[in-house]
Amino acid sequence: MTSANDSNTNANKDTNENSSNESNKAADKQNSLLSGIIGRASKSGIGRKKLDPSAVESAVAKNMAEIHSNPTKLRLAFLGGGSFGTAMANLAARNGCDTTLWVRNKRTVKAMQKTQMNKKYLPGHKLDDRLKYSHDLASAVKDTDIIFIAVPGLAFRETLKNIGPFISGQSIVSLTKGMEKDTFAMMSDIIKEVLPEVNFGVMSGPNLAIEIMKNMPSATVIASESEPLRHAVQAALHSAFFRVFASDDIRGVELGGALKNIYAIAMGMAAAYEVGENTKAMILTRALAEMSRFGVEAGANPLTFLGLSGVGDLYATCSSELSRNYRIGNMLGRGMSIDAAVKKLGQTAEGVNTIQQVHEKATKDGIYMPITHALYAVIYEDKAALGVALHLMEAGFRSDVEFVMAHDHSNAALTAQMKAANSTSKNESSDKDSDSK
Ligand SMILES: NC(=O)C1=CN([C@@H]2O[C@H](COP(=O)(O)OP(=O)(O)OC[C@H]3O[C@@H](n4cnc5c(N)ncnc54)[C@H](O)[C@@H]3O)[C@@H](O)[C@H]2O)C=CC1
Ligand SMILES: O=C(CO)COP(=O)(O)O
Repeated sequence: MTSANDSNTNANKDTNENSSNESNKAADKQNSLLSGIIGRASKSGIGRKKLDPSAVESAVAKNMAEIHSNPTKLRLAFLGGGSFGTAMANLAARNGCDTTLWVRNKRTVKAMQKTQMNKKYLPGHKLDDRLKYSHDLASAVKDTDIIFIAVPGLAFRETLKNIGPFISGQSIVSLTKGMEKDTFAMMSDIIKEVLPEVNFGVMSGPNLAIEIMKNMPSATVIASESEPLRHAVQAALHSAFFRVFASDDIRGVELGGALKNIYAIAMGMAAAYEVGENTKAMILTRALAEMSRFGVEAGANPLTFLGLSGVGDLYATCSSELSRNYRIGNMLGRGMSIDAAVKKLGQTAEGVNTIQQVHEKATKDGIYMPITHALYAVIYEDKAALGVALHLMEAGFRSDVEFVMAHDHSNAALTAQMKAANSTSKNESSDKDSDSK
């Protein structure tokens, strides 16, 4: 005889078996979907600049059976053996992609092969056994589907020129969050200039490398005009711990990644002054206003700044000491010079250059970027941080979100009236002072 408990247990067992069958089925479905996407992306030639969607579809239909029984592996190269190139290459290798990490230093490559670790940038984090390492650029990039570039912005052009001779049909994805010195060029501009025929994308988001190595759930954005490239990158990097969202606003996504470094420096500095949460919230949201204003002038969609590559990355880097830009700001706030802070950090902090570029560009083009100008004054003109911050608070009346209510003449008129009233009262009080003397 079966008791009520037994039948409950059996029912639970059945339910558990059913749900585990269901979840196995769901996992199988997801795996075949991913391999389908990988197969579709590589078979349809993600490296081709102009894709004919019908050719893509017919290639997919033709190869569907083969794709499902024998998924084609994507062949990937990651250039740059710093923390981010290593973390991303590790994700791809772990997903089963044929992945090579190119590092310029031969001895570092040897050490990585031996220890399966990037001791300098990601100490203590074991890398996937399947990840390959190379210091030979030609062999690293030849015969690959996608080349991801994760070198600092100042080395981006040189890296592209170096791979130029080995480009056949590969696509390029920039992981760099910088701006070129003196040219105001973003990485996508440099790709278009140096390798105009190449299909490309940019990837950016709140992606502190160490958190990714620790399998802390994270997400990013791949922006490209090429749908197969977006799908290939999504499939290559997607995992239970890492989601890849898509966008076609290349300018907005890469500007989000570059500009937020400026404000991470500002926030690190503010933290050194032990500011309150209201102040941090004010800096963060006014930073977002500056970023989207600058972005719109550069041709980006302001709504992109509400996404992961905008507010997402701004939040991550403005609130974590894992951010190198934040740490630079914090050292500056504690009285260190910029040169001493950069030397002490010993890693890439793109914001140091980006502040200069954006300050110059905004001044030249008349774009209102008060936080950037204030930081520039503190770092490069040796102005006192407290005075500059107080001046920022007096910067006049503005609308909150200018894409909702434009900053119009009534704001400007009110600001002028207040300034006039302030200077009259200052004059009156200095007259009184001199009368009383
Ligand atoms: N570390 C992070 O959490 C993230 C970094 N990024 C971006 O990735 C880019 C690279 O940064 P990280 O990997 O963090 O830098 P890193 O400071 O950890 O390492 C930089 C790497 O670039 C190499 N390098 C420098 N100049 C080079 C050149 N001329 N040719 C070849 N390699 C060169 C260095 O040897 C080093 O391996 C930056 O633009 C950064 O903003 C983006 C997302 C997250
Ligand atoms: O871009 C990053 C995280 O998204 C890394 O920021 P830092 O370059 O400031 O470390």
